[in-house]
Amino acid sequence: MADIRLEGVGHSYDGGETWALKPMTWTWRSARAYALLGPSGCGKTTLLNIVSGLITPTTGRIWFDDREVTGVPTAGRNIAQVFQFPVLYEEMTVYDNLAFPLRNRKVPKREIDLRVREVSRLLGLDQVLRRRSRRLDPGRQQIVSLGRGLVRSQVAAVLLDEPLTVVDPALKWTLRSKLKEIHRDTGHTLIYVTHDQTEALTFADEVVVLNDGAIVQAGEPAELFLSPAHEFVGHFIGSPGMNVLPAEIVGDVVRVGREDVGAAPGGLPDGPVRIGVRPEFVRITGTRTSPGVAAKVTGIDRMGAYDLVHARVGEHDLIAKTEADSAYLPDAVEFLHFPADRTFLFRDEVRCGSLAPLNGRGQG
Ligand SMILES: Nc1ncnc2c1ncn2[C@@H]1O[C@H](COP(=O)(O)OP(=O)(O)OP(=O)(O)O)[C@@H](O)[C@H]1O
Repeated sequence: MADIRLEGVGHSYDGGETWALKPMTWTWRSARAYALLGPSGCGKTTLLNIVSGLITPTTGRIWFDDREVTGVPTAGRNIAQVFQFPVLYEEMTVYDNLAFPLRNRKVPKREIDLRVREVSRLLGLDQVLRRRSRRLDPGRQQIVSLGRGLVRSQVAAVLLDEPLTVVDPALKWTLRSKLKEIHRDTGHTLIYVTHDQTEALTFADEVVVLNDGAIVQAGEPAELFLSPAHEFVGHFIGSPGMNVLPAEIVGDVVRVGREDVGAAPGGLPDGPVRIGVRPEFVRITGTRTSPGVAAKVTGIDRMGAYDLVHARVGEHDLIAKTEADSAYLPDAVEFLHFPADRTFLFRDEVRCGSLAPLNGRGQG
């Protein structure tokens, strides 16, 4: 295990015209479980392949602890990698497939047997250990691939690129918790690539959000949800994502249209900002009980456990998540209030502050 440090690492596939990965400095800390989360094409696989050595970055240097590995090929990096689809020796048994990475490194036979049986037990493969891999369905084959990635205890990191894509949805939950268990057990550094927020949030100690070739925020799942540092994180994490509403700082207040919705934090110059507030924290009332804006209800999704109330403020649509079977009706005019501690201000998509309470006028 090692800290994996990227120093100004960036990659362009077209000689510098565009950057699939913009130059970044970032450290993957030893023994942590990371999810690398982002939409299709944002550069996740490129970043992972740079760590594994499949791609040499156009610029920057890579260090495993104090050893520079920038020019070192995959074989010299002591990395285990699991891809989206099974990579197995189909004629070998499941046992031999799991044992292969260890035999290859001349691990003693007894230790191989212990490790193979441990991983097999955790991944539920005991019943098929003697079966040839090609006789398994693709989902089960992928679990064997996962086992091959996890079987070595001494690796710098285990890299997993959307490893559960071909696995049955019901099994995914089980496998994610197994992965957590294996991680606790081995203390591997795991980097798990996914575009699925549920997968990322349930698996990782730390989620690294990548957008358009750049890391926009990294943190624990709750931190990304409660305190998005970038509008993209607000949209991409949460379901539905964060509401965004154009507003303006005028002196010491934040205004939406003509309404004061809160106080401006100190130090921000006057001018346009965007308010970001999650549907979970927007409060709706029939009368104005604290600083807020009038909104017209445009629709209600009754989701069973909760309602999603859609409302329009001027030209902008917002969603509030309320209790189930709420009494809101389409076309009614309600008031939306934005709690000061859960409402953020953004400029150029980056968070620049939080809404502050308007003294004496209540808030949220
Ligand atoms: N071999 C390649 N040659 C040229 N461009 C590439 C190559 N591989 C990736 N790209 C481009 O680089 C950008 C990042 O791709 P990458 O595969 O790293 O993203 P990703 O986040 O892993 O996407 P996905 O989730 O769809 O796999 C994309 O615009 C992609 O089209």
